[in-house]
Amino acid sequence: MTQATPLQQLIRLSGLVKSHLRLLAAGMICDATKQLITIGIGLLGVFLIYTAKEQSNASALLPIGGAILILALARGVCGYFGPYLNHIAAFQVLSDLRNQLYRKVDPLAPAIFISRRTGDLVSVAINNIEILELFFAHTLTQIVVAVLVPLIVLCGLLFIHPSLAGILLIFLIMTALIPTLAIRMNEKKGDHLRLFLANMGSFLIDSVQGIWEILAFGRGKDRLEAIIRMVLEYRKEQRSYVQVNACASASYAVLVSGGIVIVLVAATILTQNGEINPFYLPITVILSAGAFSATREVVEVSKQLSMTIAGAKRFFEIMDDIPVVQENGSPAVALSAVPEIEVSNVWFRYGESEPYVLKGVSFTIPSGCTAAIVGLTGAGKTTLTHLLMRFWDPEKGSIRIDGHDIRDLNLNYLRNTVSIVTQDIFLFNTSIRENIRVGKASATDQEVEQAARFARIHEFISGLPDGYETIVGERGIRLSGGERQRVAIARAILKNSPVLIMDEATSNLDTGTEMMIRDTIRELMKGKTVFMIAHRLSTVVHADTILVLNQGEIIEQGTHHELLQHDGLYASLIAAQEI
Ligand SMILES: Nc1ncnc2c1ncn2[C@@H]1O[C@H](COP(=O)(O)OP(=O)(O)OP(=O)(O)O)[C@@H](O)[C@H]1O
Repeated sequence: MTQATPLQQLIRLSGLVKSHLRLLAAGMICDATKQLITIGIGLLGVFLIYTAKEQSNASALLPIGGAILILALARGVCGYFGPYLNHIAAFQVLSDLRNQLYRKVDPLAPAIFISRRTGDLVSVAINNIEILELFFAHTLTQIVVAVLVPLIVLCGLLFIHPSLAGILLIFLIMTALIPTLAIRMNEKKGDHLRLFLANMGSFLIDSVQGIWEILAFGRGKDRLEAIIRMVLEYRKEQRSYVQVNACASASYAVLVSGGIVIVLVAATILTQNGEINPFYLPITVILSAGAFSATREVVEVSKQLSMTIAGAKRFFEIMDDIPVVQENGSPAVALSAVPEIEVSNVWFRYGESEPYVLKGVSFTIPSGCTAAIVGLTGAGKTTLTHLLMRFWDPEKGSIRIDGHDIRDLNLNYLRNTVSIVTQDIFLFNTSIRENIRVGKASATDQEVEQAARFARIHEFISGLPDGYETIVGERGIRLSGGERQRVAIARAILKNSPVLIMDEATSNLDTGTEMMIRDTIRELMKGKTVFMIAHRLSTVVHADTILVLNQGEIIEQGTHHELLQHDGLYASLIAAQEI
């Protein structure tokens, strides 16, 4: 879809309003009626002047004056409802688009973040969708009005004299070219500006998220200068964009006044030649002005249309993105309460041009057993957990739970079957209670507190002035690493799923706390099939089987004692940690 022309993008955008057509049609009728009433008031004004000239009796003017007053009121009503209905419809479309986008990001994540920055996605969700308001509220129905009203006017002029209609038609066609030219001339610029804005947003988000590092390394001044440079460059880019827009405005002004004057001159000549009644002279002016007035909003908005198209393009790019993991699973498959996991000849890399991270990995974790995976940093341990959760799929080989290929399971069901406690848990900027409740949305307050007790964090939370209602701050800044990790453990306790992944689950705990919650973790692991990753090898010695992963390959496998006897990489890692 990235290759689509502006017209194709606009047609695709128009397709998004299907379920709001009634509102838009009502808005369009109000807008068109308002334009026609304006012309009607002008015509009645002409009639009023002629009547005043011909009749000495003022009461003859009253019905015309009354009609003008009623039309003026009706114009006000249409002037209210037109924009109101168009905006209501537009905002409904925008909220649909945001919902569609959020729904789409879910299956695209986390792979999407390899190619896109968070700021980029935020920019699409906020700025790029917001700018589409211009199209839905100010362009779509106005295009219809800009065609319909001039057509009616042309019929009126045709009735007065065909040549007047011909002249106006030429000017209207030239006016219609302005939006097309403005879009064409600004197309690349619009893309560029949208991208620039997204990059600037990403840079700002990066700067805010990395504020600790920026302060710690004294890079605040550099960052500020970079931001100022970006803002200046953006201003420069905007200037050339605005130049095209100014040309469009100027051309429109020339065409409108030129069109009206030439129609008037032609009408005057026709009057002098006796081909039309002089009564029609002011009417031709009112009709021509009315026709141009109906096109004004489209021409005005068209100056921004290239930005709108660029926004649409970026939105559609995400909507057309194909998730790396496809949902094929049937919800009918039911796994046992304590499933077996079988990883069979798994090959995986993060991209076609990337090296393999896992190379023919095979192992089985029998039902209710614990497999620990150890290895040097970057060996591919976390990647294995990603495959187990189906954040990615293996390129070759398979992962089976209870004999079912996980690609055949319903994604939600699979992810509900697996709990994960990771080394870098994400906490939402809400209360501790809600953060624990992430493990089970329907958990009662008692269940949340019970889980916190098991995770040895209840006492700490109760000691806080706001207890469980304490807001943890952005990314849980209010809590220490160890406290965050215990919240993660509480979540997993609450989720209580049959498969448990512990990825450095106790790495942030001091030895004292780790000892304290060791029993809890054992309790948590009981009756579950567990996959455990640990650098601190003291935590894996009791595992039923230990897998040693080296550069994506399993090079040793056995119990702690077996591996010590084998005297390979595991034994050397143990020796290194005992030093
Ligand atoms: N999203 C990603 N995109 C591209 N490469 C990635 C991605 N995630 C990890 N990698 C690469 O895959 C390799 C394995 O990473 P992984 O995180 O699985 O290792 P690990 O054994 O868990 O390391 P550690 O013990 O340091 O956590 C690394 O070389 C890493 O650079």
